[in-house]
Amino acid sequence: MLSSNIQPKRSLYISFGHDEETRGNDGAAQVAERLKEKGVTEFEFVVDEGMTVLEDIVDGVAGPVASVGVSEKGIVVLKLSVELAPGHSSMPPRETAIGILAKAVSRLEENPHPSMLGSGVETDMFESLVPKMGYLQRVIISNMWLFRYPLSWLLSRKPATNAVIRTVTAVTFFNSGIKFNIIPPVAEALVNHRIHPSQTVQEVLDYDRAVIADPRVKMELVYSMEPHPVSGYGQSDFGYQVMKTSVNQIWPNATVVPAIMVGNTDTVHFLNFSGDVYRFSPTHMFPGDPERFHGINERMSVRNYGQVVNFFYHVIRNADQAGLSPAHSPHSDL
Ligand SMILES: CCCCCCCC/C=C\CCCCCCCC(=O)N[C@@H](Cc1ccccc1)C(=O)O
Repeated sequence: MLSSNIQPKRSLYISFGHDEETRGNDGAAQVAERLKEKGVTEFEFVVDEGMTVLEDIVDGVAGPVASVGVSEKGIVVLKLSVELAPGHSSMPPRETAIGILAKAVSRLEENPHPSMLGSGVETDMFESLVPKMGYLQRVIISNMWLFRYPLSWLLSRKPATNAVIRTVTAVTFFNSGIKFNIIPPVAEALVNHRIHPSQTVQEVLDYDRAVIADPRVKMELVYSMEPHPVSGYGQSDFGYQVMKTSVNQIWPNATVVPAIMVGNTDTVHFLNFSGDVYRFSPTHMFPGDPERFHGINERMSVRNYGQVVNFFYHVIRNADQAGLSPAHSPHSDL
């Protein structure tokens, strides 16, 4: 843009946080504070990392699907602990702290939180995909009132689609034991829930308490955040239309759909600046890619890297308009 002497007419703020993976308190939170100090209180819309361009990941859907996060799941990090008197392993009690905690954790895994399909953004997401679906999928999605339960069952079978329809449960820590012949005095586990926008932190805690149903298991809330409000995703929502137009300038055959961001982002620090917050990473993902997040061989193709740069260029150009109909021309200056 510099070399083409393009100067945006509207103000554009670019924020680079360095600690998103640890909640952004020293990065995005400080940027938000600094903006307030400078008197910046409102943005037309905010864009951050988020959901991606998915291909062959949603069963029965042809072509790329650009899922734009218009809401974000909440989070609960829960510490479960059991304390029992230690002793000699030659005279063990009937249950140890490890056994009691293992049963609690296993109950949580065996009793997932209920499917929320039919109650929010995810329903609009699936309905927006209907034109790209085969006949059977069309019939099912168009009659959600009838097929809600079998569809939930089907979507629950894949971690990526399961994450969209319910509050999920991941046990991420389990610590106990001192020595091979000592009955452990304490066992601790961390449970990480991502809360569907139709639920609250309190509902998740109540559900867990009822499922564990064991007063020997202590529950402590380590960290929580409520799910984020839903941003506009209609024909007259400028930010969403900018995202949609920009996606289609890079992927002309992509279907752009509203989605729930299943992980968390720095947007929590910018929610007070705008009602329209979009979480989208223009990463083109294929089967096997969602599992690589925080996993093995997380990667992106060189071609896709270029598309990412081009996408943000288009977002900047398309957003630099007074109102709707944001597609700048010519189609691609890069
Ligand atoms: C039909 C739709 C299928 C859906 C497929 C899903 C495809 C996956 C696309 C995007 C998923 C993105 C998840 C990755 C999030 C990356 C950012 C991150 O890891 N953030 C941290 C933030 C955090 C939160 C709380 C404490 C510390 C850090 C996180 O979420 O853990």
